[in-house]
Amino acid sequence: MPYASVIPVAYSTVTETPVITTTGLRKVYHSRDRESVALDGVDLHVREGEVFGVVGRSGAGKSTLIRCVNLLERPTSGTVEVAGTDLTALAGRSRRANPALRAARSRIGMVFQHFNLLASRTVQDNVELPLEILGVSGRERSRKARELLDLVGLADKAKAYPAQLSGGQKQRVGIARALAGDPKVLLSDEATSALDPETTRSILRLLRDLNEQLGLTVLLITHEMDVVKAVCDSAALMRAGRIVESGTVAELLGTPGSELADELFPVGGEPSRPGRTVVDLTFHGEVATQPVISQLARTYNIDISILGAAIETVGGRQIGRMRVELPGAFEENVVPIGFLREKGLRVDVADLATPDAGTPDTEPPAAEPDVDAALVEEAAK
Ligand SMILES: Nc1ncnc2c1ncn2[C@@H]1O[C@H](COP(=O)(O)OP(=O)(O)OP(=O)(O)O)[C@@H](O)[C@H]1O
Repeated sequence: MPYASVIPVAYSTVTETPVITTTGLRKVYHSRDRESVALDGVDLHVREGEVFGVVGRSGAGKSTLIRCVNLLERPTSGTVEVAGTDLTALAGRSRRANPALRAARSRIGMVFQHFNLLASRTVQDNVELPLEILGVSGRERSRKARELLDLVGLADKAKAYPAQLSGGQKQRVGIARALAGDPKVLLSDEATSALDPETTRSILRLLRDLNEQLGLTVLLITHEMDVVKAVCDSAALMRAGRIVESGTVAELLGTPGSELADELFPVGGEPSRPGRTVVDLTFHGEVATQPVISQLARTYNIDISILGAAIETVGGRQIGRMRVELPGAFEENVVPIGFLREKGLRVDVADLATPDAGTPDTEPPAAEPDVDAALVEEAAK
């Protein structure tokens, strides 16, 4: 079951204030005989109060990016600003973190895929660790750690050791520890990748609750689209060290040709026979409640077949995708497609291989004709 369908959505207030900004971020790793460009000019903008997901294939640069945001990795060039502080300027040239950088970092929590708990310390002592490093007194550390364990639902495990906990419980301890410095920002590096689906759901729900209750901005990296669907307000797609798409989920869904939108809401269905036009429709907001397809059928007196459809809830709003088949070739459907676009739907003409259509596999697909130009021509007739 996808995570999105069971996580109640009540979203926190996202403001336009930038909380994480990277500009021209580059990271080049040098090994003996070769160099590897992990980040190749990343401009990332995360707004206050949002949950922002970065997705991409293995090796795309996601981990490097998130580790550069708190300067666990020093970028080769470019800047990182978090909550109004330029961390790259604070870092200077030294490889060791100076007190100013350490203080700024304490306001950035980090959660790891494999929890990174100290096996020899109790749960409470693990949560206290960052406070010890900050020089907080024993009594205050203990009070704060118990408060945080309560917040993540583990008050009764304070005296347990990590080995006595389940994976989900370990991650809750990791999250409590990440919150010890009262961060404004939480970075999550594949926090749910080592967990089963049910535990993943409970950890995602916890992250969402913390985002709402504490106004925490969350930057997470994941390879699972269901995670983005379940908790993210915005997302970016990385490829070969670059961000190739970025925006709010609603913006992405409204962007023709968006790869992220297609991966978030895949909709399938094969054409019934060659010589027909297959289009993918995305509708959200008010248009989702209007009978656009029946209006189209009546207005142009055409039969429309629905090949596939999916409705999901994102950010508390209904988003629908539908694959429909129109009779005739694309050129005959320019006006109906324009009608759908005028109604506020995102329309992507599906580029499907139709084996019987006589198109050799090697031939590049025909480009979609310029619909707007065709409509102008139609109007001028
Ligand atoms: N310490 C390192 N030394 C050399 N190359 C590195 C180092 N860390 C990462 N790289 C390289 O940088 C590129 C980006 O790696 P990164 O781990 O950031 O990708 P990723 O998207 O997080 O992948 P995954 O999902 O597999 O963790 C890869 O080509 C990787 O081999």
